[in-house]
Amino acid sequence: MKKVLILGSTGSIGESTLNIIRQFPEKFKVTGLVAGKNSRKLKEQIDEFKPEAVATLDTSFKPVVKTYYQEEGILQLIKEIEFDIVVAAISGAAGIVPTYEAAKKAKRVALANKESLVCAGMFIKKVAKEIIPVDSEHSAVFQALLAGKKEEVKEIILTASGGPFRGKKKEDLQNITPENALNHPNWNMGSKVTIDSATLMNKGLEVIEAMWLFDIPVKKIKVVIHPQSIVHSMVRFKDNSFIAQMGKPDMRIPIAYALSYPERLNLNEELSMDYTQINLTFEKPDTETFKCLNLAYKSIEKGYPYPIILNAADEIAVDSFLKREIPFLSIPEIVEKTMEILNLQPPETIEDVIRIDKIARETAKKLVENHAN
Ligand SMILES: NC(=O)C1=CN([C@@H]2O[C@H](COP(=O)(O)OP(=O)(O)OC[C@H]3O[C@@H](n4cnc5c(N)ncnc54)[C@H](OP(=O)(O)O)[C@@H]3O)[C@@H](O)[C@H]2O)C=CC1
Ligand SMILES: CC(=O)[C@@H](O)[C@H](O)COP(=O)(O)O
Ligand SMILES: [Mn+2]
Repeated sequence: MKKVLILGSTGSIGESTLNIIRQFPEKFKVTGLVAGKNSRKLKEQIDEFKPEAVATLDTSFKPVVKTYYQEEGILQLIKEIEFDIVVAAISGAAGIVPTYEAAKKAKRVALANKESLVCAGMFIKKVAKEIIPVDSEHSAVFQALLAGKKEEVKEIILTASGGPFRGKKKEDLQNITPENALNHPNWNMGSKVTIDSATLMNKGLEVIEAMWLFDIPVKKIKVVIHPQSIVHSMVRFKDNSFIAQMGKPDMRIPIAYALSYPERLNLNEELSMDYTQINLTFEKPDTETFKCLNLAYKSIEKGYPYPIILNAADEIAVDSFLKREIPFLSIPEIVEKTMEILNLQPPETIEDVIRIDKIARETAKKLVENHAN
């Protein structure tokens, strides 16, 4: 029986994780849940999964089990409860420190929060005993890599759906609303990652995430648009064999694998696909229209702390777009300008990461304000 702590239990990944755990009560026991502000959902989860303790950002939440409050409470809970696996699924940079602290204690980090590696890969990799990716592309690469040796890898090819605006040009994107951009063609996800899919920033962050997870230079990490999201990514080995992983676009499959690896769980047939009905297509990304992908490559070229700055500026820009303060096409502009303005030293500690993230947010916010006025 594995004890599981879920950071971000009330989100899309959190709920899919609980869906898997619900099916395998003999294998997994939830010992801790961490939520943001969705207290109604947290209460339902406590009633069903009966964790030892929970943490929440909602200070008005009435405790029904041991309850910790706010950011310090999340870290306190991580220190005090027992767990073997942490599912790191808080969205955004808010997940970095909880993931880092939980990684020190866990036997396994099932990692969804890509920002943790993008911003603090050098620190998290030092403390984590084992990181198994949850992100669908990285789960695919992880599985494909089992088919060869690391020295035999020629390239990693991450697939991207292309988002809701695939095939559109800049002139078509002038009046995009948050509702348009939140309409992902294949996946049901939280709003931040969904907007990032529409700008291709999600794939940019995933390139950096892959660099840390698989210890491979970014120049060997490529991106291809695959609108069906059936091939979740592939690895090309030196004999030019491409090993890919396929599956229905449903996060329960990579989540189950991250929880149970090296075993596979017996999941319902509903998660299979009728492969006679599938056509797989691949095309080049349009990096002229969708500038965020190259900004992510550029951040790695410039070196740390630029990936931290990229991520922080993107969080501010996406949030501002969702609040209708800036247009869709200003997201890459804000990110690019923030990267141009700031000249900071690489982080030496996790505290430095948080400090750099904060400075980049302040800079990006000023750019948004100037933009709005
Ligand atoms: N959804 C997906 O299919 C995929 C997601 N990912 C990654 O996984 C992570 C989570 O994504 P997703 O589940 O879609 O996001 P959601 O927005 O659906 O959920 C985010 C979760 O984090 C909680 N949360 C947000 N801010 C804080 C905070 N400051 N402190 C504590 N908890 C907080 C939310 O709580 P509440 O709702 O209670 O406020 C919620 O439980 C992201 O990093 C994303 O990039 C990666 C691959 C696929
Ligand atoms: C499900 C998952 O892993 C997401 O990160 C997904 O990749 C988003 O889709 P895009 O390919 O459109 O970015
Ligand atoms: Mn992904």
